[in-house]
Amino acid sequence: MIELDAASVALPEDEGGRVLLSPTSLTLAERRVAIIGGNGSGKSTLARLLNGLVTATSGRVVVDGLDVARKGKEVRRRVGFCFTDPAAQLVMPTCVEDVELSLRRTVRSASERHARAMEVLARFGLEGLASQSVHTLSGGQRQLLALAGVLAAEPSIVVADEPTTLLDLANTRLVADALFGLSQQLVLVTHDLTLAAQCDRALVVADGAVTFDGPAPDAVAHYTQSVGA
Ligand SMILES: Nc1ncnc2c1ncn2[C@@H]1O[C@H](COP(=O)(O)OP(=O)(O)OP(=O)(O)O)[C@@H](O)[C@H]1O
Repeated sequence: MIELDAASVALPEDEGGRVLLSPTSLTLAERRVAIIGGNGSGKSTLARLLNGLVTATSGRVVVDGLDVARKGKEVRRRVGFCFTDPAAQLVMPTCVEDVELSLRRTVRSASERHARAMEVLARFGLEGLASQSVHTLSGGQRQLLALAGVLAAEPSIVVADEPTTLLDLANTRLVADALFGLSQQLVLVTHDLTLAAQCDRALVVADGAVTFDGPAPDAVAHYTQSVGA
């Protein structure tokens, strides 16, 4: 459960003070929530607020009852964040080592870490690639591996910021199926309106504000009309 209470984001005064997200209040309890809108509208800013990658300038963000500003560490443990470019999170030489890295805080024993990492890789059909270099993976495999790393830490919420933007159709389907198959709550920032329409709820962001909030097909229609498409 995610709650925003008049949460806003603005640049510091010495950087111009521009408002990136106007005060926003909402409660997200649906299993799959999409965030859609034009380039530079504020979608990532809103998504990054949810795990403290961006700090609210005013108001509050509360995740599973935890105030993000005060309990950042605990919140980040609960909210897994998947970046558009998996290169931002894949840092180890091989696939299995990368997933093991995500487990380093929670699982002490190296052999148990390895076993758990292999289990997570198997969930995504990546077990055959365990000892392969992350640099030799396809874009879709890399995105799946990044997601596997996020899920290894057993978050209760997954925030994915344009996870299919760099992918072709087949890999988009692969990653979308993995995301939509999650048991956790999913917050999906996307330009893929077909994916967005499959969510339980969608927010449209424009000029740093949520301009529509409702059933995903209605949000997609609202956004499409607003850009005159
Ligand atoms: N740290 C920052 N410093 C200055 N400007 C920023 C910062 N972070 C975001 N912005 C600006 O805030 C606006 C919203 O950015 P944001 O990344 O949230 O947009 P977005 O909707 O996710 O865009 P896109 O679809 O292009 O990824 C943009 O104009 C961006 O340049």
